[in-house]
Amino acid sequence: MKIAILPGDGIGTEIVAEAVRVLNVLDLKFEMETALVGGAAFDAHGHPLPESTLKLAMASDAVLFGAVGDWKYDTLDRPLRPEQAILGLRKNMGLFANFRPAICYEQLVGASSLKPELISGLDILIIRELTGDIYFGQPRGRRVATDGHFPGAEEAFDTMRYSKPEIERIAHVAFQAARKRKAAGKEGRVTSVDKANVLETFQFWKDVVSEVGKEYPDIALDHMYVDNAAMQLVKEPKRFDVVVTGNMFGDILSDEASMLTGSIGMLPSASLNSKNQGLYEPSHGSAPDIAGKGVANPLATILSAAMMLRFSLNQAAAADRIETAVKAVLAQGLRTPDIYSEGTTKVGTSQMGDAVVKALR
Ligand SMILES: NC(=O)c1ccc[n+]([C@@H]2O[C@H](COP(=O)([O-])OP(=O)(O)OC[C@H]3O[C@@H](n4cnc5c(N)ncnc54)[C@H](O)[C@@H]3O)[C@@H](O)[C@H]2O)c1
Ligand SMILES: CC(C)[C@H](C(=O)O)[C@@H](O)C(=O)O
Ligand SMILES: [Mg+2]
Repeated sequence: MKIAILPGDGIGTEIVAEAVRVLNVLDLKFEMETALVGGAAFDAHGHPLPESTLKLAMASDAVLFGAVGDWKYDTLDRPLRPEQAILGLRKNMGLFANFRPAICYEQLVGASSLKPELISGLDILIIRELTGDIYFGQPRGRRVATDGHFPGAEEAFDTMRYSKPEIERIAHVAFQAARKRKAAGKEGRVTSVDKANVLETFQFWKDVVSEVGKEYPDIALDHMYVDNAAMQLVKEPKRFDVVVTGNMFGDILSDEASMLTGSIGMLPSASLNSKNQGLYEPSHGSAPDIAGKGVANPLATILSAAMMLRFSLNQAAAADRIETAVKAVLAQGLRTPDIYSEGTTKVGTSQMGDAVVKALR
């Protein structure tokens, strides 16, 4: 089993180091190879996704990814921005299905500013389409002023676009996930989130998802506009089971949902292609505001490593062990600052990693 380790920038290096320590105590035979990505790769090689990094990722069974980006690259043009590295990995590896499970661990319910009845027992799955939509639609660009004056661009544009096969395959992923969850006692409902009242792309999305839904009579399907979904997520989050949506809406709704779990530092993710090859990363970014301070929450990354063991490496028992260890550490009252509340013990990134490693031993 070969794992490509791509820590990236900012807190990416800090949190991935803890996840690697956790993987190393599992007594499983992995080959891990680390490579530069994002701003770190740009600084060293002049490109955020060097050919060698992409090759390593493509040749691995799974990729463990930290985060990319920093304010210092904000002036760079699009192809060279660190964020292009993660987009390039997703596109080149065909990682179209992004799973972002928003699970609120019981130990964190009391710490949240949200009402306990709202989040206690919360376990919803956001499935975000990851290689289409306005992120990748063509054409995109800037139109230069008609008098030819440069750099005076007059307008900029991106194209929102989905093909039928792209919608069909993500819909199947969502219905199958709902079926699996139903077998484990969940409701068996897919909520497709769109903006069909305004956008052609999402009217089409809604039609195609409805069509695919007919193949899953055992699964309930409802449709919701994205603005309403954003509101319902905080009003009554437990009304959702599986949420399926496009690239852009999924990006936004998953950050919102992370706060139902206590913090963005608690939300893992898996991005899969049709060969079950996967990239695993926390849903958050490189957090330049806290980078280098040793306070980032490594649990989203550690939980992403658990998803990697379950989905790509056929090691479900090891994944269960990691998740149990995370719960044990939270039960001990250990908290990074983002999930800290009165009466608990504040720890840093590596102390949190230490505690998970100890719980695993
Ligand atoms: N997949 C990725 O690599 C990815 C994802 C999102 C953002 N980004 C990039 O990251 C950079 C920063 O973006 P941003 O600030 O908008 O989003 P961010 O997710 O990096 O941070 C948002 C806020 O959440 C906090 N936060 C994030 N992760 C945390 C953790 N593990 N523990 C504790 N607190 C945490 C940060 O301190 C910050 O206050 C940008 O360059 C952005 O493009 C990368
Ligand atoms: C960094 C950025 C390209 C990325 C996205 O928008 O997909 C991030 O926000 C995420 O959620 O993984
Ligand atoms: Mg995001």
